[in-house]
Amino acid sequence: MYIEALEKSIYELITETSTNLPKDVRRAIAKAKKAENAGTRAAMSLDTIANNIQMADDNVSPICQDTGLPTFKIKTPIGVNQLEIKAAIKRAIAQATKDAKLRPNSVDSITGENSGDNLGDGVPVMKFEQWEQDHIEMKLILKGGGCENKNIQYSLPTELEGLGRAGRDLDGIRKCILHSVYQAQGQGCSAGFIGVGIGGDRSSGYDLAKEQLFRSVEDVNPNQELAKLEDYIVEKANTLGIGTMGFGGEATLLGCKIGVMHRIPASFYVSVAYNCWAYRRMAIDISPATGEINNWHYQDGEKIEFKQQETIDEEVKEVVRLEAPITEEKVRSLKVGDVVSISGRMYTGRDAIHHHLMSHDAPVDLDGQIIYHCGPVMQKDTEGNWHVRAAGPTTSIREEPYQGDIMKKFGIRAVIGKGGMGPKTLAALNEHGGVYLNAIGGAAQYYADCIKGVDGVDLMEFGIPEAMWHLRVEDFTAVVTMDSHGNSLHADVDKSSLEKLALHKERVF
Ligand SMILES: O=C(O)C[C@H](O)C(=O)O
Ligand code: SF4
Repeated sequence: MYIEALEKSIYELITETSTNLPKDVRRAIAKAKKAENAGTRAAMSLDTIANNIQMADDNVSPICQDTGLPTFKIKTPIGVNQLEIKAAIKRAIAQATKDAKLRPNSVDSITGENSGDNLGDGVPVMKFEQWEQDHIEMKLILKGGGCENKNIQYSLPTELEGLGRAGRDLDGIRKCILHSVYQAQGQGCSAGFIGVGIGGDRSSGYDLAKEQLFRSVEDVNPNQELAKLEDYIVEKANTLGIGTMGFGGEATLLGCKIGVMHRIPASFYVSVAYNCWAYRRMAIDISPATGEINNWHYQDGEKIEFKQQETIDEEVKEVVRLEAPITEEKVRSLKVGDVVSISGRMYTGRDAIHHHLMSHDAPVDLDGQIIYHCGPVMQKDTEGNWHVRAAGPTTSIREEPYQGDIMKKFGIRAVIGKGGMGPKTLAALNEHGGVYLNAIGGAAQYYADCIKGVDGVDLMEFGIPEAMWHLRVEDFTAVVTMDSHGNSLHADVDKSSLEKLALHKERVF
């Protein structure tokens, strides 16, 4: 009985974490929404994010399609069998994957094969500790890959762009943390949260940083100096003008939590774990007698229910309709800042597909077509039909080495993703006649709702997230952030935020 109840409790923890954003995170997002100026792209993005949070809650479906590398932290009373808990976690993870609460995210690093059930060597992460209390505490974080890629570790002393020398003191630490927010730009789906670890070695420093992500957004650091630094970072990071999704705006960082530990004389690390707005972490207390949940964490205060609302703001008057195949003339008429609404066909393609297309033919005719950088959560019904359960964009910059060449080789006119791309792609958009469209990262339910059918799939051997899905969409909204005239909103925001960062060069602490 204990074992079945335990597995059920863990399954509930996984589902809740993936689908229902915690109350403190909701409040932080609501606050950011209020601070943003109405009518801007940033305000529109936050509206979409809020809608998406509500849809995930209502549909009991993943907030974001990237459900990360599930990481459990478990504390057990002396005498509790940890091997049984491990086995129960693995079964619950496999079941939650089958039920599309998690995306199959576990990939063999050598062969590239997706295990299909979120299990594999070292996956999920499970860290156990014993404690003196008489209940089991189980914490879970689902941190996606885009924000994980924006984690950064500084070894002091160091030189930082915009800020100069960061020495081995509190002011050097301050500079590193501010820089970490700048270097993430919108690529980790800002507005984000950061956990910081001061000290330790390379691995324990990151562990400490990630541990901070389990703190409540609203708590106050018991160390007064660190409390002051946390407030300072949030305040100043929000003057950088990076904004939601890197579109510019007021809300860049929604929380900063700093922990400290000792170090050895030769090393001085500042480790920063960046978490996207889809800040999915939850915890439960479990009875070791029954395996049932006694208590849910993060339940203090009001739960903000975001009402579904019209996301195209009144002031964004003109929406350009797009349908593939798109002509070169049409693409060249688009410019940075335009809002587009896409209906018709698009094809997903991310890391494996881009690598593949460099040396192979495409499985379909891509002339004039739209590629969507997306690895969806899919579910097959009993009749063998595929359904999209979550389908937001992935970070496009990973395709930078390939994108321009592939657009030219196959005649692709538009790519949709998030976070923007670099100079190589920008040059190719200009030369070939192409456009980069930014969708709202993490808004996986919102976009899944725009997908009206799955018309086919190719290259399934790459696994569900990496296959080429043929999607039929209606009114899929995105913003032009790189056009065929050499303009890139991402390059502009990077430049202006670096200038703002440089204003904080002088000693403060
Ligand atoms: O893997 C994904 O679907 C998205 C990823 O979390 C990302 O932010 O790029
Ligand atoms: S797509 Fe964005 S919201 Fe989703 S996991 Fe990646 S960084 Fe987070």
